[in-house]
Amino acid sequence: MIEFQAVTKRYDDGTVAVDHLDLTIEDGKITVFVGPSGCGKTTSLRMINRMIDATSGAILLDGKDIRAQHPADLRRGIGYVIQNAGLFPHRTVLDNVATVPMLLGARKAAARGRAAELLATVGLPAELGKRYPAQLSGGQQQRVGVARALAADPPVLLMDEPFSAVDPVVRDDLQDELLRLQSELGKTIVFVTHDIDEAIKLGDQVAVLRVGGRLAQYDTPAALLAKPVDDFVASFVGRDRGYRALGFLPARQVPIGPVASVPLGTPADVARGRLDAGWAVVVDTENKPLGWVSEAVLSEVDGEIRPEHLISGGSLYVADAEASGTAGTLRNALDAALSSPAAVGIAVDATGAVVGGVTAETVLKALADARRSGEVPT
Ligand SMILES: Nc1ncnc2c1ncn2[C@@H]1O[C@H](COP(=O)(O)OP(=O)(O)OP(=O)(O)O)[C@@H](O)[C@H]1O
Repeated sequence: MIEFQAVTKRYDDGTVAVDHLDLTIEDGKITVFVGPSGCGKTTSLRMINRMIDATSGAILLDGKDIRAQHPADLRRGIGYVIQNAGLFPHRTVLDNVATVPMLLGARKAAARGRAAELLATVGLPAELGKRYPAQLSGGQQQRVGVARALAADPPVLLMDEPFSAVDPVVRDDLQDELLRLQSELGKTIVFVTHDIDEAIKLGDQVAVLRVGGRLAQYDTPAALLAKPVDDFVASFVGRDRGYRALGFLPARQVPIGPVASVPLGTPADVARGRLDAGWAVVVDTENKPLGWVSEAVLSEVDGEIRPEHLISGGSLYVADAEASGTAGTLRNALDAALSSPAAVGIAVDATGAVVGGVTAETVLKALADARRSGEVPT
């Protein structure tokens, strides 16, 4: 646990970067500092490993004041990842990561073995280990940065805008990878970003800071979206927050109805007899959805339904949340319905097999019922 107790940082020129920050960061969770440029996110983060010393107040790590520890000792237990990875340009990728175990006393061969394991952990192919950082993409360099930060197996990981320099698609992959890693490693991660969507996706807890280094709100992402404390947080959390909040509500209560389905290879005239409101979802031998056929399409088909006859489906949502652990949300269910060419969202089980369909009306009715019964915040 990391505790900020009335922490203030005033730089020599008088700038107050952080102002009486009180905050408790739980072990094994991702805590995100988010806020506009200059609000003191980086300063707050760097005070944790004493790259910057607080002017007043105290920071406790596992109950002990960090000022009582030598910075080098303190930093052994705290990994640090920055934007653009901060790799050594003249060392290979493998040696960039191996440096850390070697500094901690491992022999070269053992350190390289550990580095190779870590590259695999962050999803990099072994052959990239021989390259130099400049020969990697930005996203790959960030993964190396994460591998290096993990090399000492520190319980705490500080990450300062680690994914800001990569394009949005790669950033999305890196975020997913971080969540996957975290589900295995359970580190205490403090993550700085100016991107509220990134904060909401990654954070177990999110601290919204305002310029002047004051804490505006410290809450779960769902609570930030549902109950911003003031206009600053509401406008920072942004547009569509009511819709985005649906992403935190499980879709369990949405009743799933039957959906017309036909296997690929079904004769068109047979399929025509099975349509529901002019549509049927086409499935493979494992009952997984492949796409849709409509009355209009089938009227042109002579013989069996083949892949080229299919109209692409919309998004799917997992209804079998208990079994898979990947709980489909109301947002997933609504998106499935709205993106479906048949206006019916397909619910699948953990294996991806069709279990039924939902319309936007059923999703919204389930939401209205849950709000009325007080199950979700209004
Ligand atoms: N060494 C310094 N001397 C004086 N002022 C500083 C120094 N470092 C940062 N600041 C100021 O402190 C405030 C907070 O800076 P900090 O870098 O912590 O903000 P940030 O929220 O991380 O910003 P950004 O998102 O732009 O990186 C800013 O006003 C900044 O100009």
